[in-house]
Amino acid sequence: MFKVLNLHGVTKEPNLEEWTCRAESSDLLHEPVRIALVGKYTCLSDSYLSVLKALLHASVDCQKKLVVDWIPASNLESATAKENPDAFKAAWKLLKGADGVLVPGGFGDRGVQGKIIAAKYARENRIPFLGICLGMQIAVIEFARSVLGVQDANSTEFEPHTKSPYIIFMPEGSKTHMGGTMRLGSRRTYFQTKECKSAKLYGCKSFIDERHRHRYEVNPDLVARLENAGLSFTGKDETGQRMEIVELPNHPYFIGAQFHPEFKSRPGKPSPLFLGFIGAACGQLDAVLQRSSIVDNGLSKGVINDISAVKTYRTRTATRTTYRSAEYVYGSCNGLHF
Ligand SMILES: NC(=O)CC[C@H](N)C(=O)O
Repeated sequence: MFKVLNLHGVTKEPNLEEWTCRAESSDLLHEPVRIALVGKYTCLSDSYLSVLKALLHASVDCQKKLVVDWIPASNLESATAKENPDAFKAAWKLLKGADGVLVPGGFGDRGVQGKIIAAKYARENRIPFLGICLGMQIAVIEFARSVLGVQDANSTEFEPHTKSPYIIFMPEGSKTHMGGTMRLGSRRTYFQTKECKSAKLYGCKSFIDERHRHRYEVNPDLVARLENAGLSFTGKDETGQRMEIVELPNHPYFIGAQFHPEFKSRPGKPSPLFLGFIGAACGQLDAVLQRSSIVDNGLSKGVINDISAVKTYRTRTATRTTYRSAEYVYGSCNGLHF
């Protein structure tokens, strides 16, 4: 191919050393980190492929062996306890054994109640939680129901005429013109404070660009109520009307994102929110947070090979050390900006 295109002058041998080291070291990982993935399409693992890969990138970075426990959300619901007690028991056993709970994106109302139960379990038991897109909306509904006491809090996606619309349809374009109402692609998120976990994980940047795929959003008119009760919207769009990141500051790790951080995760460049989640699930969150902010300080001073930016890979034959370059941590594919 290169010959045909006469590209010989610009090609060079690929440098696979970092890749090989990572592959070898990940083959040797044995200490598990167990993640409960509470979703609707759990028998179709390809539906969550990007989420699985993002979990893997972060687990390898934390030197843990990823174990994903698939939990069909509706099996956590009390109706299943009556109809299929074995499935109910199995689902709860997995949830209770998890180091972290992840509720991914999704559409439609099947399994929503089970996802709300999973978010409640993680919030009340201080288990690391990551909610993505629908998962973030679920976390907000759960908080409104349990903490604010608004029993009928809901999304207009599931109950169009709900009296307590905590999640509403917010098209960017016309409300009446059908078609193209999905908010898609790269959008900017501005951090509201640098003192939150998500901002620290992204290297204390003032804004990031991440990918979106949704129609519904947190109702901006109810944000103040949620915030007064302890939920913190730490990332918003440029208008301040669209909530992008939500956190529970007093929880070890409880974060929801309206965007899909998994889409920009890469081997060797894990998504910051996934890295924080896996770090929290295996007791390494402080180290991960420290690494993110120290690397940032080092870079802003022009220092790249600061000791904090060094990663050691254990391989079959030797212990090799690689240096995280600016590209490693700040490659634009991770949504990060100087
Ligand atoms: N990708 C998603 O999770 C979408 C969430 C929700 N169904 C919405 O459209 O807003």
